[in-house]
Amino acid sequence: MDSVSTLAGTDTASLLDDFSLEMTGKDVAKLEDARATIPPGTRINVTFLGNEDLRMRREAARAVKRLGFVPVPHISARRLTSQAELGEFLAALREDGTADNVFVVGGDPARPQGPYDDSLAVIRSGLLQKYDVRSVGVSGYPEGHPAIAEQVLWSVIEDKAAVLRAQDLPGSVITQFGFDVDPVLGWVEAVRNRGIRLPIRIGVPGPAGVRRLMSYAARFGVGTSAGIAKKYGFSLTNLMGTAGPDRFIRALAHHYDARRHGELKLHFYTFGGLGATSEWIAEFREEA
Ligand SMILES: NC(=O)C1=CN([C@@H]2O[C@H](COP(=O)(O)OP(=O)(O)OC[C@H]3O[C@@H](n4cnc5c(N)ncnc54)[C@H](O)[C@@H]3O)[C@@H](O)[C@H]2O)C=CC1
Ligand SMILES: Nc1nc(=O)c2c([nH]1)NC[C@@H]1CN(c3ccc(C(=O)N[C@@H](CCC(=O)O)C(=O)O)cc3)CN21
Repeated sequence: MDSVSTLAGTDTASLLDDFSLEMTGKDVAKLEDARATIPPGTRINVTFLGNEDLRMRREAARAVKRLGFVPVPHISARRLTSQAELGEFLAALREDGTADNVFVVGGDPARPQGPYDDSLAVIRSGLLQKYDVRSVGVSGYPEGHPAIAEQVLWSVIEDKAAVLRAQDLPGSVITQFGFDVDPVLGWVEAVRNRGIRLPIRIGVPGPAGVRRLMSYAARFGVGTSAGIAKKYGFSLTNLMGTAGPDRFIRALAHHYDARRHGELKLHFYTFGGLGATSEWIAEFREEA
């Protein structure tokens, strides 16, 4: 199927406008160092890792705000041990002025550690509004998810769009990172064909060593093959190499058709390389 229309395509620079970044609770010093290379007002997501605690996540969101960016703290439904823990986290965020925008994910534990089975349970709890959350991000999986059936993924994304709309909460989607634009654009079209109009941020990895990229890809069920690697710009036989998403982003811009794909922006997963990613983006945008 050739999905490329002659009218499609945008310039790479516009696709990069208002990109977002991701950091962990351990990355505060890196954010301070990278501050000058990141445009003021950039949205910076703070991941909810199992090896960090409320205090670290809270401090990271505060730092994002203090440095002039827009914090997007993550809430991981299955990692929450009680309703009180969710309330406590949201109360802390509200007190710090960092609760406006959150991203709600399921969480990797195979069994929920508390009352929330999935992100919809958190969204439906009513606690987000209670603590003045004003917009909610949810996840999307262009290549599927290793532990969740395709059919379930489609029904939950439809439910999320419907519930957020019913709650009058603006929503958006951030996709799992990937190395191949074809499934991404096919998936975006399928989302739009289901009548879901939420803005979508396409997840891309920042520049990183091939070994690290491969290990995260394996962990999260992201497809890699010799052919995909070649197209993206690295080789599976050279684990010492590094790779950035330049070709991926150019291909995405080339095929992007706002009429068919709706609103698309980029989200960079930094995987420990916040500084390297910010510098890479600044240079790439200058060249674009
Ligand atoms: N896309 C991303 O950037 C990130 C994704 N994740 C992980 O992706 C997974 C799904 O999260 P969401 O898309 O928000 O799903 P969700 O919370 O909307 O759940 C969708 C369905 O999958 C089931 N489910 C959720 N997590 C599961 C798991 N770990 N194992 C088995 N079944 C599960 C739920 O019970 C529900 O039926 C989670 O494992 C989450 O931690 C985590 C962090 C970031
Ligand atoms: N299914 C799924 N689960 C996830 O948890 C997940 C995804 N998908 N997709 C990508 C995001 C981003 N994720 C991550 C995971 C780890 C770090 C991280 O910085 N980890 C290390 C340090 C970096 C390193 O040395 O590689 C850490 O401090 O734990 C960042 C983002 C987790 N995410």
